[in-house]
Amino acid sequence: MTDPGGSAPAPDLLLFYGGTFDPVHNGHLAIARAARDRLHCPVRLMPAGDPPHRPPPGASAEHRAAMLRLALAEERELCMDRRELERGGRSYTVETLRALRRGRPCASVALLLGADSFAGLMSWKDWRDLFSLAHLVIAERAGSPLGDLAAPLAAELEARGGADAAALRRVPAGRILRLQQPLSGESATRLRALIAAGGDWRRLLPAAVAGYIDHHGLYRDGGGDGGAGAAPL
Ligand SMILES: Nc1ncnc2c1ncn2[C@@H]1O[C@H](COP(=O)(O)OP(=O)(O)OP(=O)(O)O)[C@@H](O)[C@H]1O
Ligand SMILES: O=C(O)c1ccc[n+]([C@@H]2O[C@H](COP(=O)([O-])O)[C@@H](O)[C@H]2O)c1
Repeated sequence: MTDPGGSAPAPDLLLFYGGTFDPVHNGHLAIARAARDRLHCPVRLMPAGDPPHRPPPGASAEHRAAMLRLALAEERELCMDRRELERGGRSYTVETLRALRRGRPCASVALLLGADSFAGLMSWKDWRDLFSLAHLVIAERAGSPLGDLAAPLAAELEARGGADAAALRRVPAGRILRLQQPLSGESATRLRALIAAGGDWRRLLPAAVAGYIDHHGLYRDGGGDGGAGAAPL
């Protein structure tokens, strides 16, 4: 599916799924599909151009976006959102949401993230402001139990949690919904290590993405192209 736009009616809930997607894998797709089906709205997968709080990705932004495009080609209501690729500078989520809000003060906006990302939320730029800008949809993730959070995050989960799809549409931001899809163990870190080691990695992501990685020789040295050039999109 391509980026929705043009004259299509505005959806009543805008759901963004940010990530490095280095590379996109079946675990990402599983939670995106689960969120789409639970919330009954399209999911906009938003690759970070320059992701904060981590070493530079193994593949360039354009390679990561090209792989994501391939992964989404056959997916219903999952689309790529390029705003963090086009903005330049560090891809701070709070800045993305503030820019989005400028034209849509009343829209219901939600951010999909894994439980490990939520556990690290206090390190994000202006993290408390995120709650006034968007709802959070937290996907459970193997190895990241939500019962083991820092006290301020546990308090936010307690105060804002328990939302359902209808609750996210009633107010613009500030609620938390937990997505309890079947746990999927994939991680991009493990995938990159398997590719570098010549292990069994192809079944962990869509075939078209595996073909792209082979074709461009990504991640073979444990780091991909180091952020250099990419095939045209
Ligand atoms: N298997 C999974 N289950 C649940 N959430 C996931 C899973 N994989 C990734 N996520 C979530 O998707 C978002 C984007 O993830 P990211 O692109 O960093 O993938 P990753 O597999 O965590 O990569 P890396 O290992 O390089 O950190 C994050 O919020 C992360 O928590
Ligand atoms: O804004 C921040 O400070 C911030 C810090 C860490 C992560 N994020 C965002 O969280 C999403 C998942 O991050 P990652 O590193 O797990 O791919 C991605 O969209 C990042 O831009 C954002």
